[in-house]
Amino acid sequence: MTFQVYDTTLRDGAQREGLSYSVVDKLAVARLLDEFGVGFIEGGWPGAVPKDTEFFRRARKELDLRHAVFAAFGATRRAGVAVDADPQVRGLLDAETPVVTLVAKADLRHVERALRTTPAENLAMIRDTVAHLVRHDRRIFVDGEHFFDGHRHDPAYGAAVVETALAAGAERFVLCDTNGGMLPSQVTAVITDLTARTGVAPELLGMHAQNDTACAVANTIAAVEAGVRHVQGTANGYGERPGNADIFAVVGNLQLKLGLPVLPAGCLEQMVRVSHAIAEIANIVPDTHQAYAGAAAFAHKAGLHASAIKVDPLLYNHVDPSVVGNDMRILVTEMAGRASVELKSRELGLDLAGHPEALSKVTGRVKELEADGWSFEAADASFELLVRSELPGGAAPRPFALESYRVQVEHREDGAVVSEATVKIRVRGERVIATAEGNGPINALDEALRVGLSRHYPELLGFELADYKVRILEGSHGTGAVTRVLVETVDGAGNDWTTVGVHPNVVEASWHALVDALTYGLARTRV
Ligand SMILES: CC(=O)SCCNC(=O)CCNC(=O)[C@H](O)C(C)(C)COP(=O)(O)OP(=O)(O)OC[C@H]1O[C@@H](n2cnc3c(N)ncnc32)[C@H](O)[C@@H]1OP(=O)(O)O
Ligand SMILES: CC(=O)C(=O)O
Repeated sequence: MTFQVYDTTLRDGAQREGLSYSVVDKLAVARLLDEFGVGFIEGGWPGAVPKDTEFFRRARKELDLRHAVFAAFGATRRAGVAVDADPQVRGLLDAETPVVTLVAKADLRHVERALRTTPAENLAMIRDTVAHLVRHDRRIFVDGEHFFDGHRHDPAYGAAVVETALAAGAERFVLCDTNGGMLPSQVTAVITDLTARTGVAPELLGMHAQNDTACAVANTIAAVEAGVRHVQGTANGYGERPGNADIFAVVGNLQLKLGLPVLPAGCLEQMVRVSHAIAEIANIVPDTHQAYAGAAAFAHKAGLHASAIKVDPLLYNHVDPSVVGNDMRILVTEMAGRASVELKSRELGLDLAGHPEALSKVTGRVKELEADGWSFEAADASFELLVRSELPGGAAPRPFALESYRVQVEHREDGAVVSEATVKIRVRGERVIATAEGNGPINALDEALRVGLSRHYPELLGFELADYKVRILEGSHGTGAVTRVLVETVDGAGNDWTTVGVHPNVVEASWHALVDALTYGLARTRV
């Protein structure tokens, strides 16, 4: 039986606090999910949420999906209402999707206390709604809400719900851990009991796991190991409360660990791109540490890791990162050894393999500087300048020599605050004095330095300070607090680079980072 990957980013994912997609956002997310190769995209609840109604109307006309089909989500008919008279069910048909997913109560306590109806009427609601939609040529999935909690309370009733839905024509019955409280062993036990009790083939079942015990992905995998062949999840695990099973981790595990080819060929490597693009649309900063898709998912800081990775990257990676579109990165910090420095330098295009002395010196220098508060992890450009300074003939030429700089901040009578900086430098044998104003002391210093250098280095005019981060590092062991500054610079050609400076004085720390930024930028434009 075909394995089904069912995405609910646009319905359950949108139930995440703080997230609100526009219709245009939803269309863009649907395109991305299709590129990732999921089989089903649940677009929302038409009739209940106006935006979702509009989404299905536009998606029909505007989207030409290559892999997925759309599913409209909604509830079974209301208690005591004829199915063809229920406007909510009418709304599901009006969405004109090939698939409809119905949420149905599978826990007797919910039937009695939330629906306030009888066990028999709930079964009739499921039977009538499934049969009605099947008569209208829809493929039906039934999401059995609170199935696992209900099974503990009254397993026979949950089993009757499953049998009723399948007998009425549902294609799959999806077991939902709605409160997200299950553990993998409990999921396995419930599925084993359900299939033994009913004789229902596990291939007819699906799994929908919320992440309240941080086990949603594990619970989904456990369900597949118990025979289930339909999995639900959301991009990056977005969803109500702590979220849903992250579809990227679920699919990564199914394909790469269980050997189930659940996506079309060529789709798995779209994972990182699709994950980050959806985060961008959702306006949520991507989780750096997300399994498989995070920027740090294959980043190695420990020196011992790097020394083994030098022999074979798979000694410290659970899979080849490129299979999900990710990259391995080596981080150089106080935890680096010579192997880390060698691999990181290689990443930057510098070969230290034949220079053991330089390698030891850079490694030692990184450790000393990091102990003083420097951090090279996010400042590749400063690290590269450090490596070059130790390579024979490799030091990046310093574009100027400093005589002095001065910065002043003036609070005027009218309330205006103006910063002004003057730099005195020597550039190619010429003494230059330049002054500039800025909206703050660092901005003024940056401007003054550029003014002073621009005649000799006109390419500087294309550089821009894109980001400036300051962190005060608490003093320890009797030393004072120091300031760490990270500066991100961009040029007109789409390149960006980050440099670092550290000093007890924030202006001096910034100066170091600015000088590295200009030195690095000029060196690369002149290569
Ligand atoms: C587990 C999940 O995440 S399921 C997805 C949940 N998603 C949403 O709720 C988002 C969209 N929801 C909505 O826009 C609204 O809640 C609507 C339009 C569906 C319903 O709104 P209202 O008619 O105002 O009802 P309200 O939300 O207060 O209560 C839900 C009603 O549905 C009934 N209901 C709940 N589950 C089901 C079900 N599976 N089948 C049939 N009826 C159901 C409830 O008993 C309640 O009925 P009542 O109005 O007779 O008390
Ligand atoms: C259907 C669903 O979203 C749930 O039971 O969690």
